[in-house]
Amino acid sequence: MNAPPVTWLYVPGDRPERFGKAVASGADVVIIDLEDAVAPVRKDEARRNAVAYLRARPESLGCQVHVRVNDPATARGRDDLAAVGELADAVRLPKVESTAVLEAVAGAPAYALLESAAGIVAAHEIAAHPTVAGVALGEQDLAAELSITDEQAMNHLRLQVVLAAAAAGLPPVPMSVYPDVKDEAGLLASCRTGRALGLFGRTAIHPRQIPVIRRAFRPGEEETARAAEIVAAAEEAERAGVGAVALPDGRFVDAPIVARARRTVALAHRLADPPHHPTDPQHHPTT
Ligand SMILES: CC(C)(COP(=O)(O)OP(=O)(O)OC[C@H]1O[C@@H](n2cnc3c(N)ncnc32)[C@H](O)[C@@H]1OP(=O)(O)O)[C@@H](O)C(=O)NCCC(=O)NCCSC(=O)C[C@H](O)C(=O)O
Ligand SMILES: [Mg+2]
Repeated sequence: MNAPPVTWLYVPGDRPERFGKAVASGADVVIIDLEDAVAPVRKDEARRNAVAYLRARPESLGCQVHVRVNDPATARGRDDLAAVGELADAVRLPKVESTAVLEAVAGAPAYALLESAAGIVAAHEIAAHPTVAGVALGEQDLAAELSITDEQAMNHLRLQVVLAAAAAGLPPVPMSVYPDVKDEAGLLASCRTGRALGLFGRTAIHPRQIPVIRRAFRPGEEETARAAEIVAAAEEAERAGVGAVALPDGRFVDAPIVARARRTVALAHRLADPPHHPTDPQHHPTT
């Protein structure tokens, strides 16, 4: 399996001069938004921008490009899907509340956004649908609908989606956006909370959030050293043909702990370097 993305960056579909900047941010996935970031009067133009960008993008862009379409239960959403479904690396479906809306989705892999009480309640069913390649929360919509003002309350909803994704064999769930683009400390703390809940990676709305998210999800030095120790002990035991693994301090570790340690070491290596900044021919810094 390919390593799951750590950083996802939204860019409004009606700001095509920002698409190249989004790619150059080093995000693993750039999401061109046709939904809530775009005013109704600019939605046709945003769709045209997305199509033009996707048609002209080079093969070696260095990141995936997804498109968040409008609600696929509406004519606009269906037209979005028809326009970008075959061009984007994946589509994101907003406000999914049941599997009914998924039946009509074909083409690119689909990520379902669970952003309402109904969506959270149906999370297991939605995550298990064959069309769905991943699920994520839309915490701004959820907080508005449920009048949630407290992160601990949101954590209950986050855990339900983490469970639904894992039970359906989907990739780990990335965190929803952190709306205050200037609050780096708050973003970092919130990412660490999410990481402890089993969420992995985060969706950003501004390029400056990308390095903060990478830092938050990078295993710490002590954690990495401990994981490397477990991996080394497991490899030593394998060479010696011994099943049980004991660490130098006498603690035994079993297969899931070794597997997790391997993931930690791989992630520490992956996030050690600064993000890749591809040169996008459609990026015109002066525009
Ligand atoms: C949040 C913003 C509106 C802020 O815009 P602005 O004030 O213009 O930003 P800056 O002046 O700080 O910009 C500095 C430079 O960075 C570039 N920039 C900014 N944002 C982006 C971006 N998203 N992608 C690419 N490049 C970006 C600017 O062009 C400046 O560049 P330069 O001129 O060269 O210095 C804005 O950041 C923004 O629009 N963000 C995305 C908003 C969005 O897409 N929202 C939808 C997703 S949110 C969501 O999904 C919620 C969910 O549904 C839920 O319910 O939870
Ligand atoms: Mg939303």
